[in-house]
Amino acid sequence: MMSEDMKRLAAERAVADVTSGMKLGIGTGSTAEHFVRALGARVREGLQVIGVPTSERTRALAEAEGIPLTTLEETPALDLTVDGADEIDPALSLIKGGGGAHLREKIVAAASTRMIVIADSSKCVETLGKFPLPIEVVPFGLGATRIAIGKVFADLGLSGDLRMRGGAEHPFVTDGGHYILDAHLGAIPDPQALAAALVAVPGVVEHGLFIGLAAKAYVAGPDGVFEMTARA
Ligand SMILES: O=C[C@H](O)[C@H](O)[C@H](O)COP(=O)(O)O
Repeated sequence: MMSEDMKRLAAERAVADVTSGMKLGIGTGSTAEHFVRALGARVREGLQVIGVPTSERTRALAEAEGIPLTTLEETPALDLTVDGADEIDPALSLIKGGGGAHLREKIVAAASTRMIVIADSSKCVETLGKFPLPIEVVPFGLGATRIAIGKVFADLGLSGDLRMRGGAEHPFVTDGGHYILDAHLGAIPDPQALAAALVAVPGVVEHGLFIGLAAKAYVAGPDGVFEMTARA
């Protein structure tokens, strides 16, 4: 089975959990796009939902699919967020933000009673960190912020480099107008400690570690979709 088919299967499984009247957080990325398309088909069949998109990209696709949208100002509490991930560990801690959307994704997931992750099995890892950890930073003070983040890594015994996404000449700019530094750490043995230390750095807006947010994951492998719940 092709990876794209697996992503679609996981997304369709999550759509089956959506019931009429739900307020949804709608994720970003290639897997979440399958979810948006499958949800759009159900909406056209009469399913009544309202959604908050986690990126401008998702907003455009959801609008094209005819999914009614709202904002967290109008609808601050959501029932369910469905989103992809770049890495998933056995505790259902995640790395997200490979597409640069993790700030809005985290706000939306935190405003939801439940988060379901959808992914193909290549995203499952024992230890997070092979995928570069996205750290969203404000453009002001970038040099100082980089040094402060480097100190966090050193304090936690982590090594690896911090690369400006898009390069210094053409930096990637997020929906929030910020930059992204990708931390190539190889392994993150204590995601909780790193998460706490990173949010304490002035200039860091949000990082891509999602801890304690996901309730379950639908992961599609060559033999079909399996359900993962957090292993403590
Ligand atoms: O910023 C992007 C998001 O966190 C995505 O959910 C994540 O990168 C996974 O994307 P994909 O489903 O395309 O692998």
